[in-house]
Amino acid sequence: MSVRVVARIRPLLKAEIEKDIIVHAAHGTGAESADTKTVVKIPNPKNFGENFSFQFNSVYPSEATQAQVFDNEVSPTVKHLFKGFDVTIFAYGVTGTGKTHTMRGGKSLADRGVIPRLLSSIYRRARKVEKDSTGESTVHVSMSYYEIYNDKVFDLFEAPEKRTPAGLPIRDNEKGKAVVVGLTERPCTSLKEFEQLYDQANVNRSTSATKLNAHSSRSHAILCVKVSQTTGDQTRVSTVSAIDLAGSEDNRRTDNNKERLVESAAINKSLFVLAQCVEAISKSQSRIPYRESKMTRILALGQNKSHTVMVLNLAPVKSYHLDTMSSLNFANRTKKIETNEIENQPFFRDMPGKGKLDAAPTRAPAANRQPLRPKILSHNSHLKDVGTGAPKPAKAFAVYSDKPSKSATLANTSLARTVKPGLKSPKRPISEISSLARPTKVARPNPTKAEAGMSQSAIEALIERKVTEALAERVDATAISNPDPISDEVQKRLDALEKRVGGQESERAEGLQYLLMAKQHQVRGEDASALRMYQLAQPHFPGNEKLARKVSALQDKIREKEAPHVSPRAAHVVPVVEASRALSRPATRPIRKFVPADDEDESYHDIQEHAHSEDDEDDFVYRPRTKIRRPRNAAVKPSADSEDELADIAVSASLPSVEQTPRTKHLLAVINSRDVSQIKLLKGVGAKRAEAIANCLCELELGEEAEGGRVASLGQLGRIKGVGGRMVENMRLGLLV
Ligand SMILES: Nc1ncnc2c1ncn2[C@@H]1O[C@H](COP(=O)(O)OP(=O)(O)OP(=O)(O)O)[C@@H](O)[C@H]1O
Repeated sequence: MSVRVVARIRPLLKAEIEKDIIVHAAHGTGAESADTKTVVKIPNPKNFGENFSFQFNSVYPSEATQAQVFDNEVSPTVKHLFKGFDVTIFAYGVTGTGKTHTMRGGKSLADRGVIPRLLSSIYRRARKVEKDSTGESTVHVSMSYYEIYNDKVFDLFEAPEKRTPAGLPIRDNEKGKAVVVGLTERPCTSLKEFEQLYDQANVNRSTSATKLNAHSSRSHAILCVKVSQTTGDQTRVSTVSAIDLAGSEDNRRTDNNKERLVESAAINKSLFVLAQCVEAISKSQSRIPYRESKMTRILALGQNKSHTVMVLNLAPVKSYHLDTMSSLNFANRTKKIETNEIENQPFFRDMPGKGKLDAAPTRAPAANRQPLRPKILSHNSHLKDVGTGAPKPAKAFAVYSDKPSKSATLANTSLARTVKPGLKSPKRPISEISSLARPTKVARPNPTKAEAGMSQSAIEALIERKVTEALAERVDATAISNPDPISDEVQKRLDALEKRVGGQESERAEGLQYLLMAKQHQVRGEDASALRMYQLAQPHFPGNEKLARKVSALQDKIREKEAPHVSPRAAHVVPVVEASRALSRPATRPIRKFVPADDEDESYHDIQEHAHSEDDEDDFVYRPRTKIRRPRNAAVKPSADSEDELADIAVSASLPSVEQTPRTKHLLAVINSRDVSQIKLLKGVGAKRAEAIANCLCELELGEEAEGGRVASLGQLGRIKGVGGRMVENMRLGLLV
């Protein structure tokens, strides 16, 4: 099934006027009912006499109510949810187009957005399920809520001052699905309880006023509502994720200050990666860059096996023209994505026998915090084919509770760690160990091993004893392997050092990202964007004169360009920016032509395919940079870690560096272009390595001894980490010069 894409045009805001309206909802030509609009019409930014039409599953004009959007688009998904399918609903659009209004809405009944209505619908259905089953089935609802701010994940149930700066980690579970580790999961038994939790958590969300929106969301907010339906000893868990993405923004229009700019760069970057993912999927590319940003990893569009609805929020007015084109372009691709929905199979929660183990997981104390372990209950679980009667398969992961809980269920809790008196951890005092009751991964007790006829309490006691023994063994082992325990003082210093090094690494990596983006912009002649990126990089390289010189040279260049020949009118002309790229490129870009295409939407002229071949950046990826060995001057001897590397260096040393053949010149030109899309085409160079090479050149540029960040010889090229002589030779021979 494809992603369902519905567009919603927001009404005019106070400062906007009717004559500026350029976006309209229209009826399609298909067989859909006469009162459902399915087409967005918008003029060609270059020729207002010509209209583009974009067809979606439905289109809501500005007068559409919250109830209409919910009833038509989201309400039907609740049925899927209760059948065991996961559901994803997300709002996409430029800043100030109504995403938060659609998802969260206002306080009045009529204004309530998709999320509160969804929860209301879930509770209603849950009551119905329970009633229809005459009490045999129970439904438990719990939620987690987090934001991705500056590419870091933060639990919205946690006050900002309690956050760790690095945020929560994301890991892939055994099904390959990205899960946030360490999230708080709150049970919520009624709509009222939900609303309290939701409102309270929203206070923690990062929002700020920007010029375009007085309450702009500066983060992507992800609400996960887990519905566990239990009948007898079987539980089926399905999850609905409601995502309010931050809006892409053009910083020429936002007047953002430095902090907002950094947020904006992170927002734009993640949305850019999302667009890249969609583009890659639509082109059936083998590599989809999900992992380049946390948001795309979590959203996993086209990969998440859930029923997916995207609400495309649009502003109706001219000032958003280019942004709206970008969004429409993006949505047009998204609607073609096929999702492979998979029904979550029920699994057996409890051992036969029950007793107090029956306590539902959601009855656990509120805010039971999961430790840093992948969760099992929050995603598709195919632990058992129902009704086969086969033995219960071993579980790959368990979910643990921080607090020792006697009433813990086997399916969803840990057994509290208990430590034998007298056992000492070299690192932690025993009091700390027992008070922390730190969760430990324990093998799931296998009921088949318990002797037949054992009582429930005997089984529990047996389990507890085994766990205690296992723990004691582990503590013993640690004590033996560390005969000289590190003193607290040394440990503290080590931790501090590790933090500092880690901090510097990520600082530097972030700075390098900005540099690379700057370079890319500069290569394309987008000086204003390049300048902004260089400026964003500056705080990461304090006191770097070369960078400062670059900034001021660019400033001069821009001033020079603008001053003499730009008429005030021309200064307002904004070039057409192609959709996916525009998301991350706030500044000018050379005008691209709209080329009529035989698109299935007929009237939509897709500029992307055409543009792409000229300037393919598919694999321009944003990830923490790989560490590189900076090629210094010839006198510096590279250190070799392995025989292979030694061999590489030997070859690279023997490469011609004085006489440069046309082939060599061409190779160096490609490398020095820093264009990842070109470099990756070289023989033996993949996307990752191409990016590492481009990064290396950026880093070189800031180095004192560098020759303007250029690679002057094959020898130098060979000394870049991860390249080596053999690869250089490969690259050279692969060229058709
Ligand atoms: N359908 C609508 N009806 C009435 N007002 C709306 C509608 N959509 C949006 N608005 C108003 O438009 C303004 C911007 O909306 P909102 O904050 O939801 O935008 P956003 O897309 O979430 O922006 P950002 O990405 O900056 O967070 C708000 O004042 C909101 O109340």
